[in-house]
Amino acid sequence: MYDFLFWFYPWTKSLHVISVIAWMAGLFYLPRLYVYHTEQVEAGSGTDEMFQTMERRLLRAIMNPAMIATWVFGLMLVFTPGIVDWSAVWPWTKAAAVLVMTWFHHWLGYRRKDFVSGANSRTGRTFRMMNEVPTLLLIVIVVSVIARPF
Ligand code: HEM
Repeated sequence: MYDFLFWFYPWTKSLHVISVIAWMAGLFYLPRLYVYHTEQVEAGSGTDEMFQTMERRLLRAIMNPAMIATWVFGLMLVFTPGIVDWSAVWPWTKAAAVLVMTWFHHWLGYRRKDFVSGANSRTGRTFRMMNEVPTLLLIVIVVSVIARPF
């Protein structure tokens, strides 16, 4: 098993980064859709239905599979011999940021259900502010894993 992971390492890392890019695209775009959905769309209108379709497809067809693939390939990297030194700080800062990113993904999923049931109580301003969360986490993760200053 470890031999396979070692041999497959460059491919695992490539697939990890590809999945990360797809996941991040959704994490940036979905809160933007929520801003417009909240501020510009009347509940129960045809446009409301169209936004709900776009949000459902983005979450189910792109973001959920991309998050799962990121985790699967990320954990394969963790189990590849010699890749993660747990006595360093970077794996811990990265893990903390990744857990918050996963929480944020689920938070967006619950907010989608609010729109479906016509019970959204968040303002466009809240979604604008939450839109910054993935950017900040992305910076922490990439600096942790590449520059490794700590
Ligand atoms: C979901 C759980 C995740 C796990 C378990 C995980 C784990 C890992 C591990 C162990 C590496 C290998 C580091 C190396 O080869 O030295 C890695 C590489 C990388 N990860 Fe993740 N990761 C996860 C999520 C993410 C996320 C959310 C992002 C970006 C937002 C990300 C961005 C990267 C990048 C850019 C690399 C390549 C770094 C390089 O060039 O060496 N990862 N990941």
